[in-house]
Amino acid sequence: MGHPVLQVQEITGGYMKGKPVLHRVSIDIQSHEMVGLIGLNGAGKSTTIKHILGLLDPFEGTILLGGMKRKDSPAEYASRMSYIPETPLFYEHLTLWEHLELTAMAYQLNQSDFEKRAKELLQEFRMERMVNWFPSTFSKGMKQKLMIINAFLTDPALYIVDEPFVGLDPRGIQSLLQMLEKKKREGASILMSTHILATAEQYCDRLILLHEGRVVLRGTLADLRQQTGMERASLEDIFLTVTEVQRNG
Ligand SMILES: Nc1ncnc2c1ncn2[C@@H]1O[C@H](COP(=O)(O)OP(=O)(O)OP(=O)(O)O)[C@@H](O)[C@H]1O
Repeated sequence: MGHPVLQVQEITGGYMKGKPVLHRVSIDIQSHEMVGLIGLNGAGKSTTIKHILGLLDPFEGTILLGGMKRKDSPAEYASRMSYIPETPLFYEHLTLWEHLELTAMAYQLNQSDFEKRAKELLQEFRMERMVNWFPSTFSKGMKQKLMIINAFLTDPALYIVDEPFVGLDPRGIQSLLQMLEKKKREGASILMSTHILATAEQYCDRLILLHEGRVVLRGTLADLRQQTGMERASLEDIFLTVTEVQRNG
């Protein structure tokens, strides 16, 4: 096996030097793998993602994407991943279709491939009717779907998905999960942060439980059960027990 697609190596980081939020966090993700990042509110999931995206620089430690550091070539580093944010971001004055065209331009996608793929995605996420609409008029879930369609226009090595299920209808959730599974089969890696533990349990190959900026558990569900001595427990039971024990010291 080659090196992992994503290697987060012992990063300590956060928003202000001297006040780290993350403490020696390590995450490896291989090709064909979906890894779930779970933890209570404020545990450090989004902060970890911001470091991987390059929006924050670690105070210590290294992040490699396909063996490459961001500072070696920020543009190439960025092109190796797609990010589906928790809070949709869009341009007020561009229609849905214009957003997709902008992505196609930025990633230099071939026009006919782009159009074919865009149409398939619009159909899958039931957004064909809205192509000429402005996203400011969209419902919350529709805005999220715009982010998702955008992310799937390209074929990156890594997908980073931050809390994707809030706001999506059940069909949208199903489409997103099927799309992620398809990308995984084709060789992509996925890092997904979520509070929906039943879904994480069902879809993620491995799980990382962050607590107060530290990794407190990692592995497959079977590994987690073994590490906690909670045979046959659900991920939710393990999560509640571990975060409770940590709280009580
Ligand atoms: N912009 C910021 N500036 C300073 N501190 C921040 C900022 N954003 C988050 N934090 C702090 O970093 C810590 C981790 O927050 P983070 O957003 O990574 O948590 P999370 O696990 O993603 O939580 P949630 O499940 O609520 O989304 C928290 O203590 C939070 O207060």
